[in-house]
Parts: sequence; structure tokens; C-alpha cells
Amino acid sequence: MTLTTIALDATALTLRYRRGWGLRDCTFQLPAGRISALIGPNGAGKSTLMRLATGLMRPTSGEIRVLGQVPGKHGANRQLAFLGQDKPLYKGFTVEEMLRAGAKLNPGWDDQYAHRLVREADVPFDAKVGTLSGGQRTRVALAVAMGRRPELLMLDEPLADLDPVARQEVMQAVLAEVAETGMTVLLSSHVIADLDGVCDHLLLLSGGQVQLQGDVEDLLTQHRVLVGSRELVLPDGVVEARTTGRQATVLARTSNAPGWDNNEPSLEELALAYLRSAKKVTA
Ligand SMILES: Nc1ncnc2c1ncn2[C@@H]1O[C@H](COP(=O)(O)OP(=O)(O)OP(=O)(O)O)[C@@H](O)[C@H]1O
Repeated sequence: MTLTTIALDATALTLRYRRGWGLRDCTFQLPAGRISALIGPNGAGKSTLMRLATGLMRPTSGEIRVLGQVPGKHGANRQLAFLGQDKPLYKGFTVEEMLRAGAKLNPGWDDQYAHRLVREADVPFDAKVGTLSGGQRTRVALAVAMGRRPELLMLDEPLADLDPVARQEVMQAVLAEVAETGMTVLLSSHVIADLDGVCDHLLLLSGGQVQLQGDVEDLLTQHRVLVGSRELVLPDGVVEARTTGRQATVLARTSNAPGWDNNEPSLEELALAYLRSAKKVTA
């Protein structure tokens, strides 16, 4: 990938908290204009990575570049919008006042668009933010983040408190924005099924380290779910092997597994196999 096609570029990125590692020697690149999934178990380092990208924290060693710049060096990156797990809203403001604050604070603010996003979510403009449900607050926080029309949008588990219809609506809004403006999105979620068909790039962290990264289509074609007798010879590239009775189910990075029934994995099968195998290694 050349510089202009890379939105996030990390080299040996490390952050050590007093208690232990947040991230450890992470090297990866996320492509611009695409939706990248950030997956990992609790404590994997997903929020830490996003905080480093915003410049809220500095790495202990290594480097991260966001849209070509080291975060925080030239003030807040105006092209970057970040929506963390603690939604950055003023509880005493009405939704309308929140949008007005967004307009005042952000030069590139698109007021019509932000209002449309709130309207689509059926959130009343005159309601106080503090009286909204968790899901409604998420929709307002998203409108504030996307109203800035950022080049890079980072969402830390944005779907966690949304109902199934709202999850779909939010993903549709994000997809439409990516298609229309070429915005780059980094999206973390524990519900991998929500990311399937939406994300075209994957970054999987575990224990602060990169376990798997790449283009989703490429990763899926490079892996196989193999089903067969447990007596069969395992191919190279086994990520995870499980047995029930006389049958074995294997996920392997291979295209050559004689004797096995083999199918391309879904994103969920791929990610879960890597997450389970990382858990076994660290247990
Ligand atoms: N402020 C902090 N001080 C000390 N340790 C921290 C701090 N924030 C995170 N950590 C530790 O760093 C590691 C990575 O945490 P992080 O919050 O980045 O993980 P995560 O992948 O976002 O987890 P989750 O899915 O639970 O939100 C964990 O071991 C966590 O305990």
C-alpha cells in the first residue's frame, strides 16, 4: 500500500500501562476508503489502539501515523472523529443544543446531514440528552461524530446498546457515507456477525498483539474449514483443530488438504478460530 492509500499505519506500536501491556509491538496498515473491523477479546487492546490514534495517549515505543500524521503533533486531527464507549455528550443539553455545539466546534460541520441522522433515528430534538435511552444516546453521538464529515471515523463498539433494527440502520448509514465520500472507518465489535458483509478489512488483536490482519476476501479464500475423520493427516497451517467423537473440524490456512471435506469459512468462523487458538496459547 502506498502512503495515500493508508489511513492508519502502525510500526512496532507499543503501549505499556503501569499494570502491564496495552499493546505490544503491533505493526499493521489499514487501507483508506474502506471499513476495517477491529476484533479481539476483552482486554485485547482495541480501545488502547483507538486512544493512541486520537493522540489522547502517546506510545511507549513505536509509531502510529493517522492519515500520514503523527497524532497530537499538530493539535487534534480535524479529519478524525472518534466515538468511544463513553459517549461524549453533555447530559444537560437537548439534542438540538448538542448539534449546535457540534456546529460551533467543527469547521467542516454538515448541519443538514447531522439533523437527518438524528431524524432517521426517531430521537426528539427537544429531549435532554440525559433522559435518552442508551441506544438513542449512541445515535446522537454518531450524528455528532459523522456530522463533522471526517476522513477517518473510529467507532469503539458503537452497536453494543442498539436493537437489531437500529444496528442495521447505523451500518447502512456508515456504508452509504463510505460509498459517497470515501470515508475510512475503523469499527470494533464483539458481535462478529454484525461485521460480516460490512467490513472489507480485518485487524484481529489478542493480548495486545496482532494475530491476523488483511483484506477479508483474501483471508477467507486463504483459509478452509475442514471436516473429516480424526485419523486424517492434518495439513500445514492449522489454526485450530477440534474433535467430537471420530470427527475432526479444523480451520487451516491452506488450499491443499487431501481427503478432507473443505469449505471457505465465514468471517465469524475465521475470527472465532483465531480467538480461541490465541486464548489457548495465552492460558
Ligand atoms: N487506563 C489503564 N490503566 C491500566 N491498564 C489499562 C488501562 N486501560 C487499559 N488497560 C489494560 O490494557 C489492556 C488493553 O485494554 P483495552 O481497554 O485497550 O482492551 P479492549 O480490547 O478495548 O477491551 P474491551 O473489549 O474489554 O473493551 C487490558 O489488559 C487493560 O486492563
